[in-house]
Amino acid sequence: MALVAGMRVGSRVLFRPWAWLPGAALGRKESAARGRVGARGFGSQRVLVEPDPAAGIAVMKLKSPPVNSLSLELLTEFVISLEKLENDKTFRGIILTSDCPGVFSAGLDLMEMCGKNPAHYAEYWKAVQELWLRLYLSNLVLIAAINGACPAGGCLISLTCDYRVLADNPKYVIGLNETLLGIVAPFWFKDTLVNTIGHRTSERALQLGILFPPAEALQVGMVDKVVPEDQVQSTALSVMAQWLSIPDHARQLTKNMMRKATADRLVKQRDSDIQNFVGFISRDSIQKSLQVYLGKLRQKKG
Ligand SMILES: CCCCCCCCCCC/C=C/C(=O)SCCNC(=O)CCNC(=O)[C@H](O)C(C)(C)COP(=O)(O)OP(=O)(O)OC[C@H]1O[C@@H](n2cnc3c(N)ncnc32)[C@H](O)[C@@H]1OP(=O)(O)O
Repeated sequence: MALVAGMRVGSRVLFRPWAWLPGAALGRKESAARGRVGARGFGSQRVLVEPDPAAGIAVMKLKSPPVNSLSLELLTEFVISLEKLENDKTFRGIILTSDCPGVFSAGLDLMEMCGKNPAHYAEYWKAVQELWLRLYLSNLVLIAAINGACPAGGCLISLTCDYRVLADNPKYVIGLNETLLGIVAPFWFKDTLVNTIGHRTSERALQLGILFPPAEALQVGMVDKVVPEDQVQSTALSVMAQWLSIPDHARQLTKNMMRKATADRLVKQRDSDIQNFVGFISRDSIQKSLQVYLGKLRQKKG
């Protein structure tokens, strides 16, 4: 069975994020995702959406305490919310931020990658791929208002955005730190970083698993602006206004031209990428590394 949940319409592949949800949920999720958003706002348990139809934008807040780790549930709800906004012509931009104090997102949920079976790992990785593809190729203007720590998968999400505003707090580090966990950022994580900060800086950042504090993140181009914490949201809004002053069709075609080749690389090898992930994460040595890392995270408190 093909692992990629998508259908082709003309030259465009429409991904159906709910296609990998348990069978019973399909119809309900699909019809919900087709509805218009309107002005009242919507959301789910883990993704809060605050629409401003008059402005054509929505603020999307991740709220999966304590650290917005990207569980299968959060990934699913995230993709469904995105799909809703993408399908509603009212919306031209999204500001992506966190509802969890001090953390934008702790990245992929380590519990999803520890002690589970291969089928679970495959399902999980497919959901990670899906979110990345959705975000990276979104027609909407995406602005990340990074109001907390932003490691690994959290950083990846911010890198899919068109612009990143980071709050000026030394605790709010950002980067792809996978090697510190004894794991490897896959090629599409790497490609996303290279497209943002260039090859040489990525090589150093990835091998050393560097988590950049705000001033350095700005210097290497990992973020576009660093502002006092209480100005992150307002700055994101004024940056959004600038991006929305560009005609959508011209901006969207340009974005697609810049990003399509990178996305296509994954689209063409989704199944083998899943197999690589499952094989890698199932190794005893990798499981041990992740357990050690989780242990350190827990010890930090005590
Ligand atoms: C040959 C090539 C093949 C390649 C195949 C692919 C290979 C695999 C690729 C996998 C890519 C992985 C990407 C990732 O995103 S991995 C996740 C990396 N994330 C991190 O390193 C961040 C870890 N967390 C932190 O540093 C801190 O928690 C943080 C700074 C975010 C917040 O600190 P704070 O002090 O506020 O909170 P705590 O540390 O006390 O955490 C609270 C509880 O949350 C738990 N926690 C934290 N992060 C995670 C996580 N990512 N997943 C699950 N759980 C997490 C933490 O343990 C605390 O739990 P308890 O309250 O139970 O102790």
